[in-house]
Amino acid sequence: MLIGAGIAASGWLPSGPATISALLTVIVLGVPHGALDGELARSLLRSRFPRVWFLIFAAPYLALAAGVLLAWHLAPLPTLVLFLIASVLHFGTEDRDSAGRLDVVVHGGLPIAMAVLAHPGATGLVLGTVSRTVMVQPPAWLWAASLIWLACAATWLVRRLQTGQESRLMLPGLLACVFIVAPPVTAFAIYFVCIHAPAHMQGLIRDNFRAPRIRDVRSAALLALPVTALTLLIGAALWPLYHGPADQRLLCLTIQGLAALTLPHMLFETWLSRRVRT
Ligand SMILES: CC1=C(/C=C/C(C)=C/C=C/C(C)=C/C=O)C(C)(C)CCC1
Ligand SMILES: [Fe+2]
Repeated sequence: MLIGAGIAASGWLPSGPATISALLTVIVLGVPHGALDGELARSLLRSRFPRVWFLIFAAPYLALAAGVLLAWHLAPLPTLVLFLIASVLHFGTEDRDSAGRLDVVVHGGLPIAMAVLAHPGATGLVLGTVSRTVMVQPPAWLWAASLIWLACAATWLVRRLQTGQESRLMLPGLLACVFIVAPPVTAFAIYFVCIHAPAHMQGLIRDNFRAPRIRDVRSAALLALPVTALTLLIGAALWPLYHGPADQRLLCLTIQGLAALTLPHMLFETWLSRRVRT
């Protein structure tokens, strides 16, 4: 709550500092949920490879991330399309309330589609900065996808009401309001830090098999610390490659970096869940 209020308050600062504080929140409080992949890899690999388990985990992970950063550079728009699709899947499947395909699309698509529909100009500028293209509006394909999302959300809403599941409307409803009221980067930071990252951490806290050492929020935060620090160091090393005013530079680096980490993060997750099932 406190974090949410803090980030929301930052929305009233002029846009540069507001963007920077929202992005710093994403980095400091959001990145650790991905860094816990290191802990999952540790429990999986350390008994067999006591000395080199981290290298075996980190080398392909970082190579994939580097590939995504290169893709942003070589083909920004296709990379943006793939990143947004991957984000919908990642956000949607991480949400515990997602049972069917419609749930995944509605929950996962909410942060992106609501930003587009509620603040098209600002979202266009953000996506233009991230893809280093000129965008005063979201591109036509994103408008179309967001309107399709709206139709899906309406269908989903009616189904929930018909089946008497009003309580499941609360969180998405509240989140939609956040995206209407707050500027897109601020709203995204609130979603990422208050909903997405905690859902992921809760999942790992409950999972005694894959993450036996992650028992509560405190142990999760502590175990995430080394890989988070490493990620921030790599991010800082990449800073000189980005140009422009500080807020746009940080925006570009943070979102491109998130995309770069999301690909190995999702592949690792998929691979782990396949492994457990077989
Ligand atoms: C930056 C930004 C957007 C997109 C962010 C995305 C898509 C982030 C994905 C992060 C992931 C998948 C992290 C994994 O844990 C919006 C909402 C379009 C609107 C404006 C700000
Ligand atoms: Fe995530």
